Formats: sequence, structure tokens, C-alpha cells
Amino acid sequence: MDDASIESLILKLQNIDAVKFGTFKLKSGIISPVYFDLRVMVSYPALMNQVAHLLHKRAEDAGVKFDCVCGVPYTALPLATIICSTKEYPMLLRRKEAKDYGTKRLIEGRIKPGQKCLIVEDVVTSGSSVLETAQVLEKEGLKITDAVVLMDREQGGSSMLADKGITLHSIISVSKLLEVLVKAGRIDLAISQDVQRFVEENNTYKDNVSSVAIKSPKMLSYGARAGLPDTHSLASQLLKIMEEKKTNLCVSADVTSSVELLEIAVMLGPLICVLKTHVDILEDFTSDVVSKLKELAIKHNFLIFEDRKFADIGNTVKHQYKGGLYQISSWAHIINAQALPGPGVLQGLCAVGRPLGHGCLLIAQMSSQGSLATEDYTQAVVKMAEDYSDFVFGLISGSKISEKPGFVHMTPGVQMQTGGDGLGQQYSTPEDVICCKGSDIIIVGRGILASPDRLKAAEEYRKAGWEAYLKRLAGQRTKLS
Ligand SMILES: O=c1ccn([C@@H]2O[C@H](COP(=O)(O)O)[C@@H](O)[C@H]2O)c(=O)[nH]1
Repeated sequence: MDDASIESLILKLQNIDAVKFGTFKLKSGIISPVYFDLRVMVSYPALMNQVAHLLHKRAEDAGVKFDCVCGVPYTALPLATIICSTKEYPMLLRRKEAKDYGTKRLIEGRIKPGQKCLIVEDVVTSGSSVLETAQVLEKEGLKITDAVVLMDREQGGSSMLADKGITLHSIISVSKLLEVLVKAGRIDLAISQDVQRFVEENNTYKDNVSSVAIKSPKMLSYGARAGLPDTHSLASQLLKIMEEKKTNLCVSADVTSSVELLEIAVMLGPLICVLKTHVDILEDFTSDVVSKLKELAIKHNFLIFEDRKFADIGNTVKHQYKGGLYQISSWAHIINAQALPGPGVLQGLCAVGRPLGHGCLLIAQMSSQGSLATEDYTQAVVKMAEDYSDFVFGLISGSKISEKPGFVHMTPGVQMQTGGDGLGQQYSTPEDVICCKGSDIIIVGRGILASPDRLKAAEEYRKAGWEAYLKRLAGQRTKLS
């Protein structure tokens, strides 16, 4: 879905008064500076068709496979109807209340238990309406794994649904809406900031997230954390790079050709703090490539992170890190490891990496749907990381989960819009990851690599990640004063 069609859709929605700014009392009693009334769309058939087409395309682009479609009552019902009639999917109709006569069914239509049903919604705030619909459908034996929505208010709905096994794919996020309206001169910056603050302060899920997540990240800048006495020297170097280059972006260079890998490093080097590699997917690896990568890392001041995910006994990982075809320890500043084997994995890696001044990130959580990392596991990983902080300098996680201010949290599964890739990957936005969840670095792969203009896309992610960090710092200052 290209930026131009999203921008034109946003402007059309504002033209028909589906987006309003002012003072609105919500159903919950909360006063909101923004209100979405997408019901008005029913009076604009061309727009209805366009939105229905985009919702279907969003699911298709994400590789979602489904057998039938169900809209959340009421505004999404006509949208689901258009999708079903134009693309010829069977539709299921959810009633809000069962009739007290006749069949008393909550779902109308032919139900085929075991089939996958795609849920369609107009606006998601907490995600509770999507979840309610999913639960009614599941009671009838249908499988619900994905939902598409026109507007994600970014107030925790996608995280809540992800925890329930439902990936939310949105067309427009509130951040995107504000960005477009400010750029078009339709609203001023003060209104945009007011809405952003409201969204951040009224996250319906932030207070309920995993008890492992640290709820109020300490108010220290990257630069200040770099200077703390017990910050690992590599973390300190990284935090300084971030502060100096104003970037918390790590690009995941998941490409199979060495030429392309080096092109990415040349082009995006100035915008990133870390370049992440999967060296074993290169079809033409030579030691010359990593030598050139090292030179580029010095030239553009970034660190190299080989995402090898070591996960064996100490003796084996020692050899895997130091030797073999790739000799990872000779060029990667950062590596990562699974904690599953126990501390031996770190002892083996540390024996090789520590004398070289390298560091390791322990994987506490994964971004993929159905990950087996439970809260207890994650907590045990945090403890192991802190116990080995002479080599481990941070964590791979979805949010800030360690209180240690010198620790760096890096989060994969980031794109401008929430959703998934059809193979289990789940995406959160830079704003959510950095500002709401308190992580430090966004790891972005296809969000940048799949763009026809990688430089422009990387700059957009750098900007979004950095602004989310500044907002986090500013928000904390406001709360303290
Ligand atoms: O939990 C994890 C751990 C690692 N990854 C890696 O990050 C990138 C993500 O790529 P996208 O194209 O942005 O989805 C990829 O290299 C993964 O191996 C992860 O996604 N989740």
C-alpha cells in the first residue's frame, strides 16, 4: 500500500468529518481531543468501496489466508459486505444481541467449523470489540488469527489482541493520520502534540502488559546512560553513537548477496546505530565482505550485530563464534544467544568475545506469534543477563524488561503499521516500542528493505524512532514537574 493512497484516504476522511478535533466525551467518560466517526462513510459509496478494497489488500499483502469474513457490528458490516461481494468470500453476520425467538443465533450465515474467519473493523482502541466478535465466532468452531482495521488509535488494542493470538493489520495509525494532516496544513502542530499525548497517556493495555515489563522506564537519556559506571563498554559506545547520530535505528540487512549487503551499509550507514546481519544467508560469503563491512562501520560509526542466536553448550558455541567459515568473532561487535542451554552458553561465548571487547544480547522474548517464552522464562533470562553483565550488555525483547540503566533493549518486529507477515512475524510501531514500551532500539528489516526507496524509508524509521525517544523523555519530565 503506497504512501500516496494512504495520504489521500486520510484527507478524504477529514473532508467528510469522519475525523474531528476538539473536546469529546467518550463512552468511557474520558475527554478526548480527537473523535473518529466512521459511520458517516456509509453516505459516500466511492469511499466505502475504496476502504473495503484497502482492507482486503492489507490482509492480502500480509499473506493472511482466510475462508470467510465477519464484520464487527455495526460500522464494519457494510465494509465486510463489500469485501465479500466483490471478492466472493462467504460472509458471517454477527448479531449484537441474540433474538429471543426463532433460532436465537448470534451468528447468521453458514458456519463451517474449522474454517478461518477474517475479522473486519473500522476503529480499534482497546481491541475489546474485535476480541468479543472473535470469541463469539470461536464458540462456533471458527478459527480467528487475524483482523483488519481501518484506523488503529494506537492505544494498546494491537498488543492486547496479539496476546490473545490475533494479529491486527491496520491501514491508518493515529500517528500517520496526524503526520499527514500537519503536513497538509489541516491541523497545527499543537493539536497534533495534544492528540499524541492523549494517545500515550490513555494506553488501555500499557498498565496490563506482562508483569515482567518495567512500567516506568527511568528518565535517563542515552548519553547519560553511556556514562554510568557499571555500563558495559560496548553499551557505552553504542549509547554514545545513538546520542551523537540521533538514531536508535538498527537495520536488519537480511539479503543474500554480498554486494547488496555492502550497498545497504554504504547507503544507510549514516542513519543507523547498528547494522544487523544474518551472515549464513549470504550465497557468496567471503572474508573480504566482512573486512569491507568493518571499514564501513568505522567510516559511518555504527556497530555490527550478527544475529546468530547461539543456542548450544559452551564448548560448541565457542567454536561456532570463533571458527568455521564465518569467524564471527573477528568482525561482529555484537552477537546474541538463547538462554535455553543455561549459563554455559554465555561462558563459552564470553571466553572468546570478552577479550576482544565484544558484547552479547540475551534473547528474552521473540516477536513471533506463539513464542514459547513465558513470563517466568523471560524473568529468568533477565536474571541470567544481569548475572553475566561483564559480557551481556542488553536484551532482545518487546519492551524494557530490566531495571539496569546501562542495559540496552533491542526490539525486532517493527514496521510503521501493526500487522504481521503471514509467517508468524508480528509488527509493532516505532512509537509503541520506544515510547510506550520503553525499549531503546528498533530493529527494522523489510519495513526498509522492501521499500523502492530504501534511503527514504530508513530516514522515516530513524525519525520515527528518535521522535518516540524524545517524546518518552519529554513525557517523563512532564510527569515529574
Ligand atoms: O524475535 C525476533 C528475533 C529476531 N528477529 C530478526 O529480526 C529481523 C526482523 O525482520 P523484519 O523484516 O523486520 O520482519 C529478522 O532478521 C529476524 O530474524 C525477529 O524478527 N524476531
